Amino acid sequence: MTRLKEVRSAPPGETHETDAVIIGAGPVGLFAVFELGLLGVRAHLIDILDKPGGQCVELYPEKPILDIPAIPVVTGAELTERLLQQIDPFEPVFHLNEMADSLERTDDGKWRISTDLGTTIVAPVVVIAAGGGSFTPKKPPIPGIEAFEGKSVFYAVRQREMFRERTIVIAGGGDSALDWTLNLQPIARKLTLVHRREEFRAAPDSVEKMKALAEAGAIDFHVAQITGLEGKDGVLSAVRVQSAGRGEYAISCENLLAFYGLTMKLGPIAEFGIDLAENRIAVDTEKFETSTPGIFCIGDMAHYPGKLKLILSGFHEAALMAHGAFHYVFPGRKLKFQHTTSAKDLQRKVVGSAPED
Ligand SMILES: Cc1cc2nc3c(=O)[nH]c(=O)nc-3n(C[C@H](O)[C@H](O)[C@H](O)COP(=O)(O)OP(=O)(O)OC[C@H]3O[C@@H](n4cnc5c(N)ncnc54)[C@H](O)[C@@H]3O)c2cc1C
Repeated sequence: MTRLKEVRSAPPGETHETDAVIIGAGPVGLFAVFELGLLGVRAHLIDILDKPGGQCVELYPEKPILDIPAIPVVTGAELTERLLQQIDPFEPVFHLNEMADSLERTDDGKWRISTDLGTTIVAPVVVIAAGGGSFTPKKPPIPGIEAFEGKSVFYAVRQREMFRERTIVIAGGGDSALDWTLNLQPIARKLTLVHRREEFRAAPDSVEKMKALAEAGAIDFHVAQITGLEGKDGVLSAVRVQSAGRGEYAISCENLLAFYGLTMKLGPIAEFGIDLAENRIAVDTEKFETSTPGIFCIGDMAHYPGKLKLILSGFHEAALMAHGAFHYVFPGRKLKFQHTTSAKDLQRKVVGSAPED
């Protein structure tokens, strides 16, 4: 199972003011915190996912990555862990489980980003590091499922406490289905995992833990396919399943959590009024600024001639973006280029002392 360092999170619904809002906490958004931080620019990050790491953690946490300079091999989860460690001295604030869904100009020329959970962040700089866009759940092909969505049927867990003392069916065989089975089991009244076959596409450690819970009777595990839902007015009473051995039968439940994978869509960013190119955001290649002053775009979401969708390219873009962003945060101040050797505070935090100490 992916284990990621605890991050400094802010509860939803609050209003904040900072120097830069980064939309997307994938590898490139995370490294942007470092490059901005070196120049004294503070950052908040927003991500729709419940953890940082973007594609590295959501799509391939255990796959080896071989093209990060000076690290011959690192998994997606390990790279994320190292990035979190690297940016920690800059104390970034995370708004996880939230989707940045609107952008507007404030009266004093800053930007106001709002999320679907009512958080508002005002800053002179916005950095879009939204990768391929927002991860959107693939819906299971169950007739009439729309009537239950948002009330009884969910495709992500936004607030774990919502499921305390509930009777839950979790459907799916990947990391999300297994992680949430393990995570919700202690607080659920009853939890049943339904997967169409015995084999899983999840971390072996999670599969073993789930099987141990099933053997101990702490959860039920059914090899079956969900074929229908029972209930009224969006309130679920059971899921109907079909299994090779038992035929069709019903499993009583109040909630269905279906984890059938994710697709990526541009999402609300398409409505921000910024110039797009080939369904991504057009940027210059000097500062990676968009058609709108003060709004930058880096990583997979950025479009320019010759762009390579690689983590390495996103890191380079983050460094140049930070130099452009500096002038919006500190208007009129001269930016003196320096290596990390000159970043005394960072050195004290990371290595314990700086040259003149
Ligand atoms: C299977 C696979 C293997 C790969 N292997 C390699 C490799 O070996 N080496 C390599 O360099 N690259 C590899 N890549 C590509 C690499 O993963 C991407 O280039 C990299 O993840 C891009 O980083 P990013 O931060 O720009 O975007 P992402 O990693 O996509 O992160 C973007 C984040 O933005 C969030 N987001 C989007 N819209 C919003 C919104 N409106 N509000 C809030 N949050 C939002 C998303 O939830 C996501 O977490 C691989 C990709 C895949 C799919």
